[in-house]
Amino acid sequence: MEKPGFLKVIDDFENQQTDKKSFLRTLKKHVNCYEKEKEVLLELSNDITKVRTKVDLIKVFSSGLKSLFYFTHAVVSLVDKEKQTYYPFLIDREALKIKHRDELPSLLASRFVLDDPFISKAHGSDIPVSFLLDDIINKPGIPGFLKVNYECGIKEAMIVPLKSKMETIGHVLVYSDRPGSFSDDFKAVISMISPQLSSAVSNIKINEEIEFKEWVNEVLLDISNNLVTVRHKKDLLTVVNAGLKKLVKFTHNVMTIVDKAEEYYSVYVTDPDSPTQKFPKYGEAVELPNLVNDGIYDAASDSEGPVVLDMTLFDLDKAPLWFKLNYAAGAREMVVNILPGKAEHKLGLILFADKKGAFDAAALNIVERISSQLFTAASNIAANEEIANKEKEKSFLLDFSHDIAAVRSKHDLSAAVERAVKKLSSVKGYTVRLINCDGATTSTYIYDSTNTFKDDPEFRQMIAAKFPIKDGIQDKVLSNTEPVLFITNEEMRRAVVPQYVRTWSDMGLRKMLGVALRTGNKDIGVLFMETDIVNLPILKGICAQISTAISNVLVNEQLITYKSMLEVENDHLKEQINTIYNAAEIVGNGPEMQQVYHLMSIVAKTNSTVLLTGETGTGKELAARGIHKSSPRKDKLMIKVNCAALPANLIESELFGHERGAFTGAVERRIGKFEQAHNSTLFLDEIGELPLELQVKLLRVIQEREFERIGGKTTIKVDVRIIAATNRNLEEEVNAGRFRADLYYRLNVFPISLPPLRNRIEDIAQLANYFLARHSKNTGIKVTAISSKVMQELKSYLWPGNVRELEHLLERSVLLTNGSTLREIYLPKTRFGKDLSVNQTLEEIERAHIIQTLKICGGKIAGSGGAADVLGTPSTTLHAKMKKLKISKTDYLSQAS
Ligand SMILES: Nc1ncnc2c1ncn2[C@@H]1O[C@H](COP(=O)(O)OP(=O)(O)OP(=O)(O)O)[C@@H](O)[C@H]1O
Repeated sequence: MEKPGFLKVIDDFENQQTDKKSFLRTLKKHVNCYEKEKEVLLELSNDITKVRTKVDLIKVFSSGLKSLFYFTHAVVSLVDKEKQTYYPFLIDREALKIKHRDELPSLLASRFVLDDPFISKAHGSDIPVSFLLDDIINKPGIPGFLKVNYECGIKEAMIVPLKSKMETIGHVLVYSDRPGSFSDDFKAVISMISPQLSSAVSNIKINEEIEFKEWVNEVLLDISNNLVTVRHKKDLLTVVNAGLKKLVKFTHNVMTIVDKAEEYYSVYVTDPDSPTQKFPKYGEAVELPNLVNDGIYDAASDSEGPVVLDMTLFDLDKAPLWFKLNYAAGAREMVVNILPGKAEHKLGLILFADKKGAFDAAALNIVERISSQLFTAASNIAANEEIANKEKEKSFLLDFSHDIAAVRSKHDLSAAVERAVKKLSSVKGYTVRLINCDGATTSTYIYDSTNTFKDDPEFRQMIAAKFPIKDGIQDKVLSNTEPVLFITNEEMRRAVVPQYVRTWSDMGLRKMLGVALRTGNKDIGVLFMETDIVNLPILKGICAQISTAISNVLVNEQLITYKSMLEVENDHLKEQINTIYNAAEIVGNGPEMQQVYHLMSIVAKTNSTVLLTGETGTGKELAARGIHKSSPRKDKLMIKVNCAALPANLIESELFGHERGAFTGAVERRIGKFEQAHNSTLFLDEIGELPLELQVKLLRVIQEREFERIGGKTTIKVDVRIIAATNRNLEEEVNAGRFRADLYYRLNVFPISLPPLRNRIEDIAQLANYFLARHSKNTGIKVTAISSKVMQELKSYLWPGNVRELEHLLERSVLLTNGSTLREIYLPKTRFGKDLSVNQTLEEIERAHIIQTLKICGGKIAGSGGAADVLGTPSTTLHAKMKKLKISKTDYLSQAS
């Protein structure tokens, strides 16, 4: 190192290179100079030790030193904790040569590596080191700021290391636009003040840190005070962010909450300034719960305290929607802080930044502190909300229970549920599915009739279908006491997706809450609703009441069915009473009737099917009732169906019943006669009139004793004894193809033929007296005897209407009679204009009747309107009859009128 100036002067004098006079003059000058330097230095040292702020230090440093040496500006840089980098700490901005350069802000915010050939060299030295920039500017590893300074005219730079406790804490970089500015004197002087400079910088740094901490505390305190005033959770982030943005560099944030089962997390509060709001899927992202173990949330929740996540490292395709939207909005780094706590109170705070490295240790510390304030505030708000909600819940459930109490029918129930649902604005759609009698499937009971897709064929199909309980969804709900949340997209990934889940997906129902419906311990069904309700008490209250209402409605419906069955039975009972009155006895003791009674007594005790044949009015129904009354089934009502009385399409439902909605007009379920006749007798009157298609169905019931209601799936088994009756010749009907042979054989197990009255003349007197007495009693007209003339007329008549005709004739005659004896009787005239009388043989009557019919039909025998058609006999039979009775064309064609 070069010697200071005055020592050189002394050396020169000693070496007799200067005379004494000039030596003294020069020495004096140097001493003066030295004195001044000493003075300035002392002053500088004093001033430096008093400095508290950066501005003061730079002022003292620049003005003091600049009075002794020339330089343009100086920058104090400090080494980072990790001792790998340094950063500009103190700058004399006014003197800064590069102050107009665009690079300045980024240079001031940068960290520079220590390990370069210039700075590291100076840090390793005990004395200042200087460079001529011309010599080094093109060397590799030159820091950017030196280049910029060089471009702005800086020629030389001096690096003065700053040390504290033997460690280099930073350096002063002094710049000059004049080469050779940094003389030995300058270096010596600056070396002398560098310890004071170091301690001043350290003090300033400590002061700054203390001040920063105080400021942070102040901001946090402000936030905390403001949080106390927040009443609604939606305002939480607005209040927090106003302060937090001063402390941490983040673009936006969000709060999360975990569900009770700790399976899903969802948005708790959104940032009103979130840039993701511009995306169409924002609403979906806010609403949609996400699986806790999605690789992102669990990465944060597994560690204690805030965690910084580099968003660029995650697979965007697999990431949840909220993550994708934030990434699309420019977020690249996030800090997640999940606070430990009970589920449903486990809140999380996520901060986003648009560049990596935004969240340093200080930021994390602040996030941690703000999180705890935020969660305390959120808990308080939740507690307040809970109190308010409890009140609301109470009045809501009270209203609902009033509504439900008035429910009598399914329709009332849907209306009550819909009213409740409208009040809970978050419910977007619901379906109640009830467990069917089979215990293995469910069917829709009620559903949201206000939904927009109610007429969609797919939806209608879902509503109409039965679904097995064990489908991984319904059974999950039924095995839980708490509501179960289903995310439609997740459920769509199952190996077997239930049809209704596909419908949810197609209808855009993103998440469904399933709640078990129970009465006592008995599962009765499942309620599905698309809702945000996390208010479990309300949900449970609603479900409990719906369950009770459903049970009541079902019981009520059953009562209505029983009531209508009772009404039907009652009608039959009345009918029965009338008939019993009529059938107190079957009158007639002639041999023909004796034979009938004999057969009746044999068959009555058995379960055999009986076929009663005979002309109209011969007493077939009377005989049927007689058999039933003498059978072991007598304590139950005999059920009667008149196969000729109903149109073909109604007989089926009359016989087998139908389910509600089985066909248009089937508004209620109907119990058919077969079911009504269970354990009793079914009397199928006029069986010959049964349409062919129903004959097959009847055959099946007779054979198997089981059937299904129309529109029903369940097979109903019955124990019914069948008695059929007809006035047709079934054998002929079978031959003509109008009656199934197999059914005929099934019915004709035990045939009983009721004789026509004209074949039992011996019974006429008894029957006539019986009817006379009955009608006279009924009408109060006392007619007690029948004249022998009348009796003779009665016996001579052929009685085409059989006993019924006799009964009606007597009824009419009693009304027209004066006196106690019936002296006049008004027998009907025949179509041929003369009385039918016993003076003609049966063959003669038959021949005359056929000829007359042929005449009326213009001689046409077969086909529509032909004589065979009119006479109700096959044309082949008529031809045979005509041949037998010797009827020729001349008999009917010549006299045709
Ligand atoms: N033997 C009888 N004794 C008393 N009344 C009788 C007798 N036979 C028939 N009747 C009466 O005649 C009427 C007709 O009888 P029923 O209805 O049993 O005849 P049916 O053969 O079933 O007639 P249809 O074939 O027209 O249905 C009834 O009022 C019944 O009480």
